[in-house]
Amino acid sequence: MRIVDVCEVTKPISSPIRNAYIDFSKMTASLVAVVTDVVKDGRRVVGYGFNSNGRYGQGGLIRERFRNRILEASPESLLNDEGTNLDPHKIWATMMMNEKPGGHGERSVAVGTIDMAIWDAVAKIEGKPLFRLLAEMKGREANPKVFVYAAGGYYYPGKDNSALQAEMRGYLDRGYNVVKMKIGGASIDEDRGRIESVLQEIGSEAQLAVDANGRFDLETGIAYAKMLRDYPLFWYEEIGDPLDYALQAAISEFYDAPMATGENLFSHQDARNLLRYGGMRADRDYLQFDCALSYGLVEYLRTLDVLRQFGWSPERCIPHGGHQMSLNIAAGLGLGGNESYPDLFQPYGGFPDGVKVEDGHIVMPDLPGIGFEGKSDLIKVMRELAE
Ligand SMILES: O=C([O-])CC(=O)C(=O)O
Ligand SMILES: [Mg+2]
Repeated sequence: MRIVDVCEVTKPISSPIRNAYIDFSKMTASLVAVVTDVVKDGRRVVGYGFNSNGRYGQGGLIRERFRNRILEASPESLLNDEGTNLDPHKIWATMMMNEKPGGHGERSVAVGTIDMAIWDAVAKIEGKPLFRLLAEMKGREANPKVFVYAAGGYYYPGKDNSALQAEMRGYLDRGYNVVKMKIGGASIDEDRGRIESVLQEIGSEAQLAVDANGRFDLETGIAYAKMLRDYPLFWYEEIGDPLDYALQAAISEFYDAPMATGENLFSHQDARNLLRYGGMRADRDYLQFDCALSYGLVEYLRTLDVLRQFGWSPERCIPHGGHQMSLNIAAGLGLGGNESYPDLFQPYGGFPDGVKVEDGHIVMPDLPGIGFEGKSDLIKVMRELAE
C-alpha cells in the first residue's frame, strides 16, 4: 500500500463580498488529491482535501516541500503498525520534517489541506464514514446530528439593510436558527442599524452572532462591546488581532455574554496561549479553530488535548470554515457544531446532496470517507484533478 501521488490545483473562490478586514475578490483555495494504489470496490482510493476560505491557495508550499516529503519517504514508513492503512500521524511527522517550531505562517494551511485528504483516504480504505472512524478511535459513540449555523451578512456593494434582512430570512427558510453577520466594516452607528434590522427580521425565530474579523483595537472593541450589550447576541466574534490575548481578556471585563475566536490560530500552541492568556470562559465562550487552516486533524487532536487539560469541553468548539471535514470531527468527537455558508464558497462548503437543515441541525449520511462523493458539484471538480 502506498501513496503514488499528491496533486494540487489552486482554484478561485472569489466573490465581491467584504468583511471588516479583507475582500474576497481574489480569494483562492487549494484542492488536493492524495492518490493511493489501493483499489476498493473496483475503484482506486483517492483522498481529497481543500483549505478553508480566508487564506489563499498553497500550491507553492505544497509542491515545493510537503508533496515531495511524502513521495520521497519509504512507503512502509507512512503506514500504521499493522500495515493495513496509511497512518495520518506518521505522514504528518514526515511532512513536518525539517520545519522549525513557531511562526506558523501559512504552512499550516498547506499541511492542513493535505491532512484532510489523508484522512479521507484512510476512512475510505476502512470503508467507513470518517466520523464513525474517529468515534471508534476515541472509544466514543458518534452522534450524526450536528448543530450548524448560517454565516453571511457580509458587506457587499449596494447592499442595504433590506437586502441584509432578505439574506437572513433566506437562512431561516432553509432551517437555520442561528445566523451570523459581519461588523466592523462600517461606522458603529451604521453597524448598530444593520444589527437592529437583522434582529427585527429574525425576531424570536433565530439568534444572531456578529463577527468583527479581528479589526478592532482595544478602545473600539470596548466601544462595540458596550453597544452590543444592548442586544441578545449568540456571540461577539474575533474582536481584535488573533494573537492579542491581552485584548481578548480585557474585553471580557466589558462583555458578559458569549464571545468566540480562534479561526486565525493555527497550532495547538497558539490555542494553548489563548486559553492561558485570553481570559476565555469555558462556561460560555466558543473556540473556532479550523483544522483545514491549522495543520489538519492530527494537530486538531492535540488542540483538543490542550482543551481538556484546561478544563474545556469539546462542545465549546464550533469550527470556522463550513466544510465537511469539521462536520465529521463534530459528529465523531463531540464538538458543539460547525459553521456553514449557505450561499458562499461553493462547491467546497456545504453538505452532501439531500442533507437538509432542520431546527439548526443536520444529520450526517453514512458515506465512506469525509463524504465528498455525496456532493455532486464538489466531487466533479475533485475527480477532474485526479481520476
Ligand atoms: O469572513 C471571513 O473571513 C470568514 C469568517 O470570519 C468566518 O466565517 O467566521
Ligand atoms: Mg470569523
